[in-house]
Order: sequence, then structure tokens, then C-alpha cells
Amino acid sequence: MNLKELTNNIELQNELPCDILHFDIKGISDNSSKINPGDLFVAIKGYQKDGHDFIDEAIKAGAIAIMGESEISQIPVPYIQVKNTRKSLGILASNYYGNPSKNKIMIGITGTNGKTTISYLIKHFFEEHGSSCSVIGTNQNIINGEVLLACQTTPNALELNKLLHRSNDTIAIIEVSSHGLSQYRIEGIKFDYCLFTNLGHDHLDYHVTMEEYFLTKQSLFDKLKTNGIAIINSDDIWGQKLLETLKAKGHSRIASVGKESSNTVSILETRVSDTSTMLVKQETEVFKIYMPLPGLHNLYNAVMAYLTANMIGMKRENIIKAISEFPGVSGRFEKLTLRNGVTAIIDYAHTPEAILYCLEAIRYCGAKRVIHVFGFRGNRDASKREEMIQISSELSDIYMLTFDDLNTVPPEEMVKILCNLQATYGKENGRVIPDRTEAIKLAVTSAKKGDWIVVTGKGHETYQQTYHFKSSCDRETFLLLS
Ligand SMILES: CC(=O)N[C@H]1[C@@H](OP(=O)(O)OP(=O)(O)OC[C@H]2O[C@@H](n3ccc(=O)[nH]c3=O)[C@H](O)[C@@H]2O)O[C@H](CO)[C@@H](O)[C@@H]1O[C@H](C)C(=O)N[C@@H](C)C(=O)N[C@H](CCC(=O)O)C(=O)O
Ligand SMILES: Nc1ncnc2c1ncn2[C@@H]1O[C@H](COP(=O)(O)OP(=O)(O)OP(=O)(O)O)[C@@H](O)[C@H]1O
Repeated sequence: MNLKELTNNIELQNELPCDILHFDIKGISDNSSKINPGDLFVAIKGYQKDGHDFIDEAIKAGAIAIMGESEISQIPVPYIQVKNTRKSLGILASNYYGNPSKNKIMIGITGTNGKTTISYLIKHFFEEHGSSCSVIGTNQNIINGEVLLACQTTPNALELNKLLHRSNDTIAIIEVSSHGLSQYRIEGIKFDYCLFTNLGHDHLDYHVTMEEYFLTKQSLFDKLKTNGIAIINSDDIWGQKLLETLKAKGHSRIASVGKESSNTVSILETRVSDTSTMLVKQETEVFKIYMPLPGLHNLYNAVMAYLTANMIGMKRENIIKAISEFPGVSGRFEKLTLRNGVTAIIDYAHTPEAILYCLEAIRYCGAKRVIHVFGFRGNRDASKREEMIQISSELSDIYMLTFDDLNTVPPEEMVKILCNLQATYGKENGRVIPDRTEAIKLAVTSAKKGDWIVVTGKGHETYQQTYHFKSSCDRETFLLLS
């Protein structure tokens, strides 16, 4: 593709000289080590490195043009200066891959919790009725039925557009993280439906304040297509705020779920035990939704997914039936029955709200005692840890603080952090067992018939650390030790 077509809609600092407009660009990369001859290198000022420092390396590898933000002269290939390289990369990627969001039903889901569950609910509804869906999100990417490894919730702009370009599926569902939004990974992509689930305490190491975190999430709704529809959980205070903001901005195509009768689907009654049901009203019709996954949070996930599918045109009775047969999502309230009559739950909860909903759901399921094993990611938002411990110490009978991904934090440092947190905010029903597999072992041996063990934080993910019992994930640890 030539540079003229490629740079369409990009905010350039200076007009491109005529003699380079016809340059045929073979590929694009923002990583100098991935440049091939004939490529365009996009220099990004990152959190760790500055891509401008790798321009020489990119040219040596064969880059025939460079795009960057800084003033640069005297390089042997054309230099295109732009205001914002991350934003430009999104538009470049969309141009290069032929604007792949244009002809698909695009669904973008944002919020702190529930994105993955809602994605898989919607996928399940449509696939039961003959339409195929691509899913791009935390657990994995699924394109044309092929399962691909996902390294991030929202991949970078080049990867994202490449996946969409490859997809022949009618519908594409994308989990949109706040990091993805603030780093313009979805720039150039337009959505038919944007969903907001909720906002809870997370990622404040990155966004600093909840207001800033909210504004970032809100920016997804600027990416709606002309007739695109916003679908919001109005029972969340930030969802309510988003609803008001969009209305004030003149958005007319807004749908919502929540307890108030003014919502598109209003929730009249909820009943939660080991499964969950809700009575809802849409226009004049009152009907019941049965969700096999426990917990109030999963009812909200179900009704958000219901409304989306219904707005796309799927019949109510078909959606309700599909919800009642939903098989669940790997690592989301995943249940194992252990040999000694104990139930184990593996759940991806890693925010205070998610832990609260998860532990409440276990109580509703009739657990005699709840044994909770969890930890905290190294180098991630530390300000949520106190609240997570407080919730666990209140809602579980026994809790164990253990290792989650350490990232670059040395093990002895994390042991100190866990011991300090327990000493400061913990209660006598808690203790620190650093080795995650040892903690699970202790939970299994302490549990009696009717007790529930819940291990949160890692869900479907494999371990980063090596532990005493050789196992790759929480599920395998349970199978090994019970
Ligand atoms: C902290 C953070 O978010 N980092 C993201 C950021 O990278 P960065 O700015 O740190 O990159 P950098 O290492 O400083 O490099 C700057 C530039 O120099 C280039 N470079 C660097 C070295 C070199 O030799 N040559 C070269 O060209 C790099 O390719 C890059 O373009 O921009 C990259 C491109 O978009 C992201 O892939 C990367 O995500 C990292 C890997 C990541 O995983 N971040 C997490 C926090 C994240 O995004 N998580 C959310 C989910 C959160 C949740 O809800 O739980 C997600 O969407 O996955
Ligand atoms: N609607 C919800 N409200 C609060 N907590 C929820 C909700 N849905 C799920 N959870 C909790 O959050 C955990 C993660 O759920 P899910 O993966 O669906 O969310 P997510 O937004 O995709 O999170 P992530 O981006 O971190 O993967 C679940 O295991 C559950 O404990």
C-alpha cells in the first residue's frame, strides 16, 4: 500500500512531500527488531523505551520510511512527523488492513469486571443460532473458530487489526481494557455496540484516580459508529454517570439495564442460590432469565448480554434458552468437586468488588465454611490490597495470603509485603502461606465435607512461579492434591 493511502486520516505535522506519496510500504511495525525490508517503522515514546532511539536499527533492518513525534533530521529515509504516534499507529493499522471493522457487527465491552463473561455469553447465543463470532480478549482470541493465544486483553493496534482482517465471522466481540484505550490500541476501529459493565477499584497504579480511570473507559463510547448503540449497567454508580454524560452530549441511542423502571430492561427481582434467576421487564413484557452461573454479578452479566443480542435482532426466547444452557467460562467460578465432599472454585477475581461478589456467591450456594486462598500481583495497583483483605477476612472462615504473579518483585520482598498486610489489615482467621501450591494443599487438608475452597486471582492462567508441588495452574494443583 502506498504512503498516501496509508496516512489517510492521520494528523501530520507537515504535509507529505509529493515524491514519497507513491512509496510502496510492505509492512508496518513499532518494534525495530521486527522490521523487514520495505517496512514503515513507527517510533513510539513508551513507558520503558523510546522508539526514536531505535530508528537507526530499523533503517539498518530495511525500513524505507519512519514515522515519529520528535524533530528529526538527517536520516537517509523519509521521516513523517506526527502529533501522536500511538494514535497514528491505530489509524495506520486500520488503513493497512482495509478498515476491517467497517463490515462487521462490532461489539466493544469495557468495565472493570464482567467483560470476558459477557463476551462468551454473546458468542454462545449467536453460535447456537448459526452466526459465527470472533472474540478478542483476556482468555484467548478466537477467529474463524480457531483458538489463538492472547497475550493481552486488548492487543496492540497492529495485532488487533490483523485479527479482524483475518476474521470471516459476522460478529466481532472485543474486550476493551483501559490500558488499551489510553494507548490508542483501538484507534481507527468503530463499534456498533459499546457496553459498560461497572467500574471498581483497579489499575490506579496506572490511572491514579477513579475519575481518570472512568474518563478513559468512557472514551470507548466516542468510537461508536453513526448508528451505534451504548449499552450501560445503570445500577453501577459509574454506569449511571456515563449514562448522564452521554445523554448530556446528545447521544440518543442509549440502552440500559438496572433496577429503575426507566431502563430498557428493568430488573424487578433477583434470586441467587447455586444458580441464579431474575425477573425482568422489557417494554410491557415481564419474563424470567435463568443463569446457571451463581452470583448476582452473573445475573448482571446475563442481562447485559441479553440486551445486546436482543438489540442485534435475536429473539428473546432463543436468548433466554441459550443463557440457561451457558457452559461458563474457563477460570470464572469454575467448579471442581473434590474427593472428600469439598467443593473447590477457581475464579479470576482480582479486584475488591470481584472478590466480594465471588465470596457472596459461595455463601448463597450454601457453603458450610469458606476457605479463601489469594494473593496480589507484584508491581500492580497496591492500593486495592487492603480492601481485598478486609473483604476476605469478613466473608471467609479461613483465608490464606499467598503468591500470585510476582512479576519482577523478589519472593522474599513479596513475603514481607504479605506479612505486613496481614499484620496491619488482617484478622485472626488469616495467615500467610507464600507457596501457592502449599496454600492450596493446606486448604484441601483443612476442609471438611460441605466446605468450599475458593482460589482467586489466576483463574484460567498458568503459573509464572515454580512452586513446591509441580503444577502449571490452580486447576492442576487441585487435581494433583485432592
Ligand atoms: C505498561 C504498558 O501498558 N505497556 C504497553 C506499552 O508498552 P511500552 O510503552 O512500555 O513499550 P516500551 O517497552 O517502552 O517500548 C516503546 C517502543 O519502543 C519499541 N522498541 C523497544 C525496544 C527495541 O529494541 N526496539 C523498539 O522498537 C517498542 O516496540 C515500543 O513501540 O505499549 C505496548 C503497545 O501497545 C503494550 O504492548 C505494552 O503493554 C504491556 C506489554 C502490558 O501487558 N501491559 C498491561 C498492563 C496491559 O496492557 N494490560 C491490559 C489489561 C489490564 C486488565 O484489565 O487487567 C491489557 O489490555 O492487556
Ligand atoms: N459483573 C460483574 N461484577 C463484578 N464482578 C464480576 C462481574 N463479572 C465477573 N466478576 C468477577 O470478576 C472476575 C473476572 O470476570 P471476567 O473475566 O468476566 O471480567 P473481565 O472484565 O474480563 O476481567 P479481566 O479483564 O481482568 O479479565 C470473575 O471471575 C468474577 O469474580
